Amino acid sequence: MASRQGSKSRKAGLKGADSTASSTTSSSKLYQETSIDGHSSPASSSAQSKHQFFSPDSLPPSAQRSKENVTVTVRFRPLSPREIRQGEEVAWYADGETIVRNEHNPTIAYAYDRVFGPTTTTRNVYDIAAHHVVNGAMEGVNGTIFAYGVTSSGKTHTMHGDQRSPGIIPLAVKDAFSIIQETPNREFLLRISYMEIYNEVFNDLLNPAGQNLRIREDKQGTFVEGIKEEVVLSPAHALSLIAAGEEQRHVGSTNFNLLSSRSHTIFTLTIESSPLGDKSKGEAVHLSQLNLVDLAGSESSKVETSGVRRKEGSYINKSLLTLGTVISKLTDVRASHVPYRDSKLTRILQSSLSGHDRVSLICTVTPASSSSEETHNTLKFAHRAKHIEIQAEQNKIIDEKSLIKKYQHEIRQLKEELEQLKQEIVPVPQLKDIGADDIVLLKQKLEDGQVKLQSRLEEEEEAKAALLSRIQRLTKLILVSTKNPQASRLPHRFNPRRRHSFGEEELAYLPYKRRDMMDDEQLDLYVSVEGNHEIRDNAYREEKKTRKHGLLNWLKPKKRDHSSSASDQSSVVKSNSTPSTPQGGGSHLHTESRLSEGSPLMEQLSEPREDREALEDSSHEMEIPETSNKMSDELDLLREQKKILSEEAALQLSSLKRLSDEATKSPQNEEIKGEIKVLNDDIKAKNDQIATLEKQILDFVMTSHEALDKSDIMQAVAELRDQLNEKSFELEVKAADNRIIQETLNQKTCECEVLQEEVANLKQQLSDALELAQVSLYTFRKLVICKNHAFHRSSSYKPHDA
Ligand SMILES: Nc1ncnc2c1ncn2[C@@H]1O[C@H](COP(=O)(O)OP(=O)(O)OP(=O)(O)O)[C@@H](O)[C@H]1O
Repeated sequence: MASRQGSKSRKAGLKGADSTASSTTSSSKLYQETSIDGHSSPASSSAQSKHQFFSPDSLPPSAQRSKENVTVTVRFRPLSPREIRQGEEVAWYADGETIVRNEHNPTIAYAYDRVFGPTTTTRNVYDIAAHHVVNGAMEGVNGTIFAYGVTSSGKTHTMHGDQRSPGIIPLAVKDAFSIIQETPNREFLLRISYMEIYNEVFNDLLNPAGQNLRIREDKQGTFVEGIKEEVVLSPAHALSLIAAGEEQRHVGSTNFNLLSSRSHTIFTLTIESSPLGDKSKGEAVHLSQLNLVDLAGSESSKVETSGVRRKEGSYINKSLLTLGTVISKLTDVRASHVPYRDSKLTRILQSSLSGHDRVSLICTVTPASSSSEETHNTLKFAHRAKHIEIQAEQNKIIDEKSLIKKYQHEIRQLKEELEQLKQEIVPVPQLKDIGADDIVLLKQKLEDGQVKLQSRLEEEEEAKAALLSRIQRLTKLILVSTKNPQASRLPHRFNPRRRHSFGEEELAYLPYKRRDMMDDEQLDLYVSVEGNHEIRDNAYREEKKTRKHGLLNWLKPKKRDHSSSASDQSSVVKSNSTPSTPQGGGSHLHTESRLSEGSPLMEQLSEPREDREALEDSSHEMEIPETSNKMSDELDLLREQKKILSEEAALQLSSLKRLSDEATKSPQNEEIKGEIKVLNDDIKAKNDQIATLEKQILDFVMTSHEALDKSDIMQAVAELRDQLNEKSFELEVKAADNRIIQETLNQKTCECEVLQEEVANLKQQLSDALELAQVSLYTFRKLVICKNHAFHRSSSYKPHDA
């Protein structure tokens, strides 16, 4: 399987408006250009669609194919403690919601769709810069979201985040499942791939064996050959795969960032959807890809690096340079050639860059004065990118090539087979309709047929179970909403907060806490072992591992997924098994060609369960069906056995009565007496069997009640756990807010200290000036006295004048 990056690439007609503006830094010009562009800001488009999910079929034609521009946003990170300590000043700042201004030269300013200040949360960034792209992808429009910026500016923080502040990728995954839940009239199939471009080489992060993969091109576009795709069943499942992939990513420490990404990563969510159930027959399937790209950060050539880091840095810089050139050419009407092929990054993203995807570019920057030049370059890059025009459209495929169609077709066929099989099973004759005279004959026949019937029944049961399990397995892969399609016509009261709520199970797959703006100790480590990257990398890798599964692990239930949040349960409708653990490579569920029958997940999925229709009727759909159905089957069997025995005993009793009458008439007849004895023994034996069966039935009922009680309790526990998760998540958010407030406070304290120093200086200058003034006054007085004396002396001949 190959991850395909969109369809045919096309350049004509996608050129941007005006490239001359990109090089100018004149404030007024930049302002005007960006503000009169007339492109709908992402804020507004997102605000429109945020609480409302259109079914793709209901989209107005214009919405299906309209011209738009790349959404460009800028996110400031706060000054790091190190930068504050080093006395760094703020060189660039967010002036309002759309403008970035230079502190030293306020005439230099740039306007974007949105500028996020240092205290903005990633959630907020997601709502403005990413939600509309994810929503579009769920409706069949390809989407790509990039994080671009220099090293340590906050790209990974924005794209991946951590448990306290989940990034765009986990938020998008969560949102995708919520959208499925909010779209009851369609069914979906989601699969993911995750790869990195390290030193211009493609590596598969979901498959450690998939190294140095080749990029291929066919008439549908470029794709990476042999990349692994995994069908995902829940947010936790997807996040666990990403977490496992993250372990494979090339990360290393640099002078700026202890956990610096040394590769570009592309996380792709492929979405297939079709109308629900039988309506899907002959209908086009929507197929789209959502690419979430975390670029490696460019590094200043002024920074001293050596060996591996230098090599990595030069590859990173080269590919980012090509990206910049591609964007420049795309916005330059005179350019005839766009050099997509100059780097792997631009080649694989050719389709997105050339205007087939809905694109959002999030540029991360630091306000620090030491990075002022690099920040300025990022701002110029962002400004250029704003001019790329895109014409994203809904992708529809009608043929049976789509995976979802293939599965739907197979499910339909299997159901038909199952129906046939059910009809072939011979109905049990009703003993009560049979006359007494036929009993002996029938009994003989029954005994003969019993063995045959038993083995045939067993065979048919096996075949039925196999069919059911296959239907179940395929049905699980297709995700549908639990909501009643009728209800979907009512306006949605959608709660965006709930959409982003992560359950404990999901949070456990996010890193515990990314290194936050290095503290003293870490800085010392940095400086002292400069040049010894390997040691630092290994130590940090270890620490990363321990942290990742830190705090929340004690709460984490073993294996099962039904404990995940309520929102999760609702969105992953038919899946009641935890798909995999993060490291459990073997437990991944692959797409059709790679479904491994022996994997633990496949085993879980292949357990016989009731099919979807039966599940839909069940109110305890997450846990009960398999066990409770098995139980009720066994109970029915016991009851049936008891019924047959009772009927037989009743028949024997009537025979006994008849024989007793005959025996009264001819008391000498020994044969009759013998028959009566046999019948009596038979009846006694049957009564004993009936009593045993009754006891078994009673025991069974008791046990099943206990089991149901247990499942009730488990459900209550799961609900409580969900509430706990919600609360702890809220706490985490509050803690994160507090931390930001604390950081702002620290910043303000620093500023205060500087101000106090300035005040002290001023005071000193004032007192110096006062002293000087006093001396001057004193001198002046002396001068006046001297002058007076001189005057007196000169006018002594006229004393009366004095
Ligand atoms: N908006 C933010 N708020 C708080 N901390 C942030 C923010 N952005 C980044 N950070 C912190 O800054 C540091 C560097 O961020 P990050 O690793 O995301 O940078 P990066 O751009 O991905 O770097 P590289 O290109 O080297 O991988 C991290 O400690 C991160 O937690």
